[in-house]
Amino acid sequence: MEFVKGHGTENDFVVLPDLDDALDLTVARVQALCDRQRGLGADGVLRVVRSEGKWFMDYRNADGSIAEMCGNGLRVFARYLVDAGHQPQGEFVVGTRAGDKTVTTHPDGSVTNDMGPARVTGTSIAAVDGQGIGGFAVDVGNPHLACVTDVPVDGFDLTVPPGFDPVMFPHGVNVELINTIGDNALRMRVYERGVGETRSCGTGTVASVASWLAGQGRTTGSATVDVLGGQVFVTIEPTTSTLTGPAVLVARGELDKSWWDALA
Ligand SMILES: N[C@@H](CCC[C@H](N)C(=O)O)C(=O)O
Repeated sequence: MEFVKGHGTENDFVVLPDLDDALDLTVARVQALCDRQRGLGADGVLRVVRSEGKWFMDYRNADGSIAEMCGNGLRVFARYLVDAGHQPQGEFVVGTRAGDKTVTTHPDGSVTNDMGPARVTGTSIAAVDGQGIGGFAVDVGNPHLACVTDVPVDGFDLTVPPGFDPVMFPHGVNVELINTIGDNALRMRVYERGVGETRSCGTGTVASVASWLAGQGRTTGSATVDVLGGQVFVTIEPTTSTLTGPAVLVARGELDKSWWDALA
């Protein structure tokens, strides 16, 4: 069984081409693939399915849970389709659990995703390192609590999961901590639902810019977002948002059949 390994700003994924939708991708298999000691190591799995002539990104978190959307994963997914010769360079549509997304691959390897609306749905508090930090709840297809703070984000301990309001986020939440570092320039760290701290989260960067704008009473604007693994560019409009950043394929190979079968 073929696999490809890739990353978007160091948020890394195992890509599993499964065009005929035949793989039994169990929780145990996802956990083993993503394990950095006993597997390939990744923050998540992107299963590539073609159903009725349409592409579908089946995204799984490293703990085996299913999430609605993954912004960095979508860029890697698009780059894989072009690299494999399944799509010409340029604009095409990928289905996700959060709806159809238009992606545009660029010759320099970067990809722009139309992410759809980033909906600010309320305010809440994240408990991080013994501190309560206020932020906005933002729905980017998946749930985020994006907290702009004056406390330098590099100082937080994110080895421990942040606390959050389970009534407001009954299905869990991705928590972003954000500093303003310049004109239209943010720095973000993230604790991802189903993964832990990652070096980037695409939907998280969109939520961060939406939250930063909401704090200024704005619904439109653009910003660069520096993450541990690089930089992306986000634009927020009232009815949609875009995310542009790198997508890198680093390896391809074959999974060992006996290893895979033993995990069923
Ligand atoms: N890394 C992703 C987000 C993946 C899903 C998230 N952990 C969740 O459970 O919602 C991204 O780049 O957006």
